[in-house]
Amino acid sequence: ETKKGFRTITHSPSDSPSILVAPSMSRSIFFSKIAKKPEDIGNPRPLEYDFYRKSCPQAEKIIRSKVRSLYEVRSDVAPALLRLVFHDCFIEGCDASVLLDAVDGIDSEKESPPNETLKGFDLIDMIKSQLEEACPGVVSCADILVLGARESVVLAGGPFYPLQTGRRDSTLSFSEVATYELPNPQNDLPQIVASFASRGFNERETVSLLGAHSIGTIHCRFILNRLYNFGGTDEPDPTLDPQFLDLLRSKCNDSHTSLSPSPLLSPSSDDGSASRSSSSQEPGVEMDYQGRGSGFGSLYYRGLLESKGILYVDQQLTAEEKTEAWVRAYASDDSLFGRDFARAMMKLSNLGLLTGPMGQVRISCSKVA
Ligand code: HEM
Ligand SMILES: [Ca+2]
Repeated sequence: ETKKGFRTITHSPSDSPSILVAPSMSRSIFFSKIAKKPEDIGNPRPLEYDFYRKSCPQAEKIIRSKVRSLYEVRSDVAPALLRLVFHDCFIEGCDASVLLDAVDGIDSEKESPPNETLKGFDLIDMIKSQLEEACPGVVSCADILVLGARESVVLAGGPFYPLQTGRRDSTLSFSEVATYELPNPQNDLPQIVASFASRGFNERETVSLLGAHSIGTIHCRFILNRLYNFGGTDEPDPTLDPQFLDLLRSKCNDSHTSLSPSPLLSPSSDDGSASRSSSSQEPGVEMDYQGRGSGFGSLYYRGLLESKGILYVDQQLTAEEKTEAWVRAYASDDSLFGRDFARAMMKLSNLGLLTGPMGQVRISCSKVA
């Protein structure tokens, strides 16, 4: 499974020369694993290592220090930025399409049901405005997203991974695609595997990416059915550890069941008018409920082995041996997880590249320039 050649660059935390092999590597990930041929996407310019070295040499430093200073004052920075990059890159690639506001009655991805509780748009705006001061009109929102997510992973105790830059921003938002193609927390294992396979990820990579669920918050609406009425049985999900069930119920009590069901469960019934701000008031469960802070990865997988997955999708990773084997491997080997997660994040960050002359560099990340 492991591709030779990935190994050399994935866990290099500094500007070592080995990073310089990244250009050919990322193209090979993109073209061979995603199975798109160059001609399908109009021969775009490849990404480059430190693309902004001449046009905005401080760009990566500005992003890093801004994410860090925000992280010091707000605990939700790392999970918000990490989830944002997944929701962007999974839908038509890493083109910042997820950041666009609706215009002229055309729905935006932001408002699609699976994105209803996304956070961090304000963080991206703050980073972008600092970049606009330093080098107006130069650094794309798509690059800010991937670099911001990498910084978040490092701050959360995860691995560093090298990233190339030069992504450009889309002029389109793909609200319908996001509604139907972002995975749903009630998906079962075959659905998850198929969804990630359609973006070129194998089972091992998929299991490693879900390690992102080591940090952040799950709002109760996504798990109420597991706690009180699993599959219409009026009983909890029998696969949940009983003590863990009690813990989750204490955070998400029955009265919340009166909340309207998540539109994620029935995308077609949503009118797209959901308000983002409301989710911050909603009760939820911290993913690192055991104070996992220091254990990005392994504690998540150990929890799964103890039937303490919070989302149904999380626990589904142990539903079949082919994925459970990776859960066991990551639960017991931090550095294996770190390498695999780094490699999978690099691949995620290079999905569906939009590079010059395609796309644009937005001035405000929520508006087409
Ligand atoms: C089968 C795939 C996945 C599903 C169904 C899924 C679903 C969810 C759901 C329902 C939440 C809770 C949102 C809320 O309560 O507001 C969540 C949170 C989160 N997800 Fe995923 N996710 C998946 C994969 C991923 C991947 C691949 C990543 C990143 C690489 C990721 C990163 C996150 C993060 C960091 C959070 C916490 C967000 C926060 O606290 O603001 N997820 N996810
Ligand atoms: Ca996108």
